[in-house]
Amino acid sequence: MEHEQALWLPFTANRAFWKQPRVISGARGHYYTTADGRELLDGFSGLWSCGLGHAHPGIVAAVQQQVATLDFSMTFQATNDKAIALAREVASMAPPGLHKVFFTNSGSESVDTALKIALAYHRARGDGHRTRLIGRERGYHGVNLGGTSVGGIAVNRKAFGAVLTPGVDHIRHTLSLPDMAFSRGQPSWGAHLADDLERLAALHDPSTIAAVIVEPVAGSTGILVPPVGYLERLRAICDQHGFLLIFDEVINAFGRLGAPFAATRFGVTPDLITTAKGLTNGVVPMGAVIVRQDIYDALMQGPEHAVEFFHGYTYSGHPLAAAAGLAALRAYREEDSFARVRALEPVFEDGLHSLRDEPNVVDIRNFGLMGGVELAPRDGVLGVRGFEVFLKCFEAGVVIRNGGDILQFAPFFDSTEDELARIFETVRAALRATA
Ligand SMILES: Cc1ncc(COP(=O)(O)O)c(CNc2cccc(C(=O)O)c2)c1O
Repeated sequence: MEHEQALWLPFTANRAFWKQPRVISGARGHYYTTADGRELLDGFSGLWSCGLGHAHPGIVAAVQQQVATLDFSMTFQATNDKAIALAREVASMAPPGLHKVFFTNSGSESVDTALKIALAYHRARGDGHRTRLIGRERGYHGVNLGGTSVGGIAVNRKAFGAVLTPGVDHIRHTLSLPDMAFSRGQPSWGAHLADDLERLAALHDPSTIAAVIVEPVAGSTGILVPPVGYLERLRAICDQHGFLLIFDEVINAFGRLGAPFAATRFGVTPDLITTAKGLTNGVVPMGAVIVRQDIYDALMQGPEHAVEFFHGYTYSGHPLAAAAGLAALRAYREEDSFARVRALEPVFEDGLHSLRDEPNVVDIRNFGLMGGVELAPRDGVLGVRGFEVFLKCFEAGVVIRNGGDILQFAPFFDSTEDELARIFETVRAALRATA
């Protein structure tokens, strides 16, 4: 058939894919069904996004109802009832003071929205010279130009050097091997690594820095867990110099860490939080930026008839996404998902660390239901072994993720111990087969 291979897949080895396509055609609960009829256990909750499982009945019903009632209505100068209700619910879950919610369509859009809010905030207060944005090495903040600029993963940046925002710098990342190797949860050592922000404050002068953005627990780069005390130190330095602190919680929020937010779990309150994924259980694309009330208030300037913040998306607060979000938050409450994650966390941790002595395992990192197993590259060529293990697991009926040579795990919030055991035994066999 003509154009059979028209699709260009994102973040994919496209040539290898089209030689051996992996096509999912159905999903229910914790399992995918492939186009050729195989059943696969999803060990990654979609892409960190579907903690409640696939085809969740409450979300399916809400989306079906909504699409037949109000499919879409204008979002500028007017909105819909579901967006108002979802914003109210998200604000009610958020850390103290973060009362305003700006909807987007993805994590990347949430990040770029948060960065623009930060710049606009300082400008509105007469601090327009605060234009520099600080990211962190190995950070992932999506693929729009702002997020790519503050991101700290070289392969995500190298092709785009010409358009990356020049006013960006990065603090060092928080992994120190072998000192921290095989830490279970937060490394006990490393709070002082946050002091690198003081180095950048001295280099650029604090008066030029608008905001710092970090993933509390970094995901894409291979699960980097903040050392004990690190986030508190970052918060204190930002307070001292007037930097806004942005937690990018696209992965962390809505249960992945056994709490509404990483901010809740760690007891550190940022000034803005970016989210997506679990907000709607991945069913309808949506993101949200949760903002401290006085940041919003500072932007509410000018004549009453005038737009205060020239930013937003056609689908900001889309009714279908908002209906999915309301159903997802309801399910988190009704199924006590966050407590279930906390109860599952030690079982997940033990299973993950049971791989410690398998071939080529050089580190294991975990927090909440985020897990990473770092492998030694094959013959020094990055990513080959990780991809081989992913393929072996896929062929054995288990879907995990490999970011380069780091295997990533994100089980469902209601995973059974048997499912976890199957995942880890499948990985164990794949590690031995690719030794
Ligand atoms: C912290 C963070 N910020 C922004 C984004 C971008 O979100 P969107 O993709 O919706 O624009 C993300 C997304 N993170 C993400 C997406 C897909 C795969 C993986 C992986 O770790 O394999 C991670 C993320 O993890």
